[in-house]
Amino acid sequence: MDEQNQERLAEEHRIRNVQKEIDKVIQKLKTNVGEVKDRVLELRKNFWEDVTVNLDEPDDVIETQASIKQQAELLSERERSHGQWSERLKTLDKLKDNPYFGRIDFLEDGEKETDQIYIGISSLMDANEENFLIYDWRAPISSMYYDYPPGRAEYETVEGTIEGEIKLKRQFIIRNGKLEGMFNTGITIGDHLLQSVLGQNASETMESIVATIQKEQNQIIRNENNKILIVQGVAGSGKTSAALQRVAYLLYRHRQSLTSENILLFSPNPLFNSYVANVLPELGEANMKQTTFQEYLEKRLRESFKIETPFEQMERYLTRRFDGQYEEKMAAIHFKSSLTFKQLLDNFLDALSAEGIQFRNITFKGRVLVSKDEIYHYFYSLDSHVTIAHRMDEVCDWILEKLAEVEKTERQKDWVLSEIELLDKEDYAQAFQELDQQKNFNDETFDDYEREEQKLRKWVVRRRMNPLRRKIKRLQFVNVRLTYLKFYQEWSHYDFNQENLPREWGVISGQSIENLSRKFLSWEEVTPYLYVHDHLLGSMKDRGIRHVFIDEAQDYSPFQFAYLKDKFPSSQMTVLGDVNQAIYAHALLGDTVIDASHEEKMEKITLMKSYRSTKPIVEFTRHIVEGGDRIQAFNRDGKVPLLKIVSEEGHLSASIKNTIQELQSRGHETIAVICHSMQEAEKAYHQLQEQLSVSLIDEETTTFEKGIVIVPTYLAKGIEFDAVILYNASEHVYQDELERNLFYTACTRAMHELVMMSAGAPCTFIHEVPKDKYEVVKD
Ligand SMILES: Nc1ncnc2c1ncn2[C@@H]1O[C@H](COP(=O)(O)OP(=O)(O)OP(=O)(O)O)[C@@H](O)[C@H]1O
Repeated sequence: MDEQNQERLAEEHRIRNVQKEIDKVIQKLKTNVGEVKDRVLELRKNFWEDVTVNLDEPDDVIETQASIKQQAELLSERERSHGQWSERLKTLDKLKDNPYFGRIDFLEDGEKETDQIYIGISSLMDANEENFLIYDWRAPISSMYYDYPPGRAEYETVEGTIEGEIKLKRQFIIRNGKLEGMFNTGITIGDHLLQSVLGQNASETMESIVATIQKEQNQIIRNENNKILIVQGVAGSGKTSAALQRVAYLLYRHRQSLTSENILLFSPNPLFNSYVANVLPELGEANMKQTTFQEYLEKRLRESFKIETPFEQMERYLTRRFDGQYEEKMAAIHFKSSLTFKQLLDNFLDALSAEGIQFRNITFKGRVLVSKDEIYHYFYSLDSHVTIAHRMDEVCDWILEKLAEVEKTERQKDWVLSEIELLDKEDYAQAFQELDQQKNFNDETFDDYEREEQKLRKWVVRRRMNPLRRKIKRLQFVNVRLTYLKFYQEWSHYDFNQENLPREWGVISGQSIENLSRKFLSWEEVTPYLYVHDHLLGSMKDRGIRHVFIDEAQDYSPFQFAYLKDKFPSSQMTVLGDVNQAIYAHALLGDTVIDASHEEKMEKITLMKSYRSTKPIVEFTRHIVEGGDRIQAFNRDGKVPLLKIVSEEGHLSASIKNTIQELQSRGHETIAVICHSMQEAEKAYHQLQEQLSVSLIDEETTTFEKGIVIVPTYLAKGIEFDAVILYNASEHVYQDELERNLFYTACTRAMHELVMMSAGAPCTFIHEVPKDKYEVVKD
């Protein structure tokens, strides 16, 4: 038997041994889980039996409370153990199927023996708890697997740097517990394995890349020291994948202090949310919190405003529906996204500190209790060095005091008696119960009747005033909308504010006034409005979130990013994006977050290698964007992109149908017909649905399945398909520079094949690509 075969047998033998060990641990855990489960059920059933309930005396009440608390803590501790062990069982099941994917043999300097380090999704120790049979991929020592080829290597530990030599680096493919392949690898982690992973069909959900993380991606995953980490990565370079692995890494490294509840991911659209939902559970971790920026903002304003969504804005831009005011609208979007505008609002807020905030009257039963003028004067009588938000709190207390006075006089009014007479049985019962608790009611006293009436009066007035009190506590006496309107109506028109305003300010402010007056917020207005809102009322900072991840960050304006930094002051940020995929209107003229520079502790990592698409696709797409010559392709072969030209639009659908059938015959399962806008997508859907089974992805779509989907580019962001058909890449559809990015984003969704349809002459972006990088057919 040759050496290679012997090695293989030895590895197979080890796998079987490790599986036996896993079985033992599973057995032990199952017994524990069973016992704890029984105990939990028992505790729940007998909860009250084990609690001493005695409410006779105040001391007894306290004792009872303590007893309940103790019992509840015991129960929740058992439930927690049960939960953790069940999770561990799931991970062990996965380990049994695929115990590890890599091995390094490491000889530490000064040591005599080489250690064999086997790396998998989770650690496992032998029965004596002495040696690691498997190291978690996130353990410090495992980092060498991703960072070094055989030869000198080092890794960081809390005690310092450990140096030594990697004698061997090996990769395994183990499926269903069987060793299917093993290779000793050199510089990068198995081109071989990566080839096979990337060559597979697209799946409906993203998968973990733990076995094939590349060195430059590992830098992102394990980056710990910076407040802000910015990743500029070309399409398909693994930004999202690295971000999710990073979440898993952080959860592991800081497991004593960090949970998935402390991590928040901003995703580009609802579909993306579900697309990435499997990665962390696959790695045995709970999913972080996820939201879209739109959802995050909308939540706070939904009740007061109708809000334009970013997709609506995008759609209006793409279909040129800006009511004949294209230039002005673009200027408005651009300006309101900028830090210059934020500075203007800061100046405006400074001015508001001295005068100008708008208030609302406090009314009760149609009568003004505290007028807006009174509030105004009280507010501006307070120390102007105190922040606006703090002064608002003082005003709130002052109004509540006034309300307490009013409440007393109100009790004697006739309406109260009428209302008492109308109280139903439940109200009475509730009132008496509350009165009783206050111990102000006594069977022996002869003036009970009078007392009863007084108490009921008090109760009725309080009940009627409670909603008002709640509104006051929520600072609703501040009229944020009217205050904000003042910015457009007056403040920005004063001479000294004119300097930084765009030429089109007259139209822009007019439009803003109209929108605000009808309680409508355009997308570019939402963040500035909330910014002012928060500064007037006190921003509710989210200190529970310790890591914020922003994917597709090029779509955030500098103002939006500044807003997020302000909201999450205790948080580190991982900001991932690609300037070439910036498709929102504000990016056309200005910087995106990705290329903006920041003063804070920040690191920027650039990824230039694209893993998603075949080499011929990358060699085509990189010619579309500026600086594309630096984009590297992973060496995976495939067909060159195809440009199919039909003579007129009416012929598109028949040609697309044939193309889809050809693609399917070549084994592609997930095929996307990517459209310029939703309007075009609806048209395409209408044409194709009669001939094929297709589904349309819109703003509301949260999941997709294998098959043919029709989707506008902006909803396909971050997602990939076996094959992509561009619905119409004609010069009439893709024209300006932002559409260049749209076009690039659409083409780079393709993993294995790209077909561009064009009704008539194709867009200039295709002409810019050398002719040998694609094939042309006339249909
Ligand atoms: N190290 C890796 N091992 C295996 N697959 C990888 C690796 N890096 C990236 N990929 C694969 O490449 C594809 C693209 O990755 P991902 O979506 O994370 O890229 P991205 O940079 O976020 O792309 P985009 O900006 O275009 O949306 C995915 O299928 C991912 O699984």
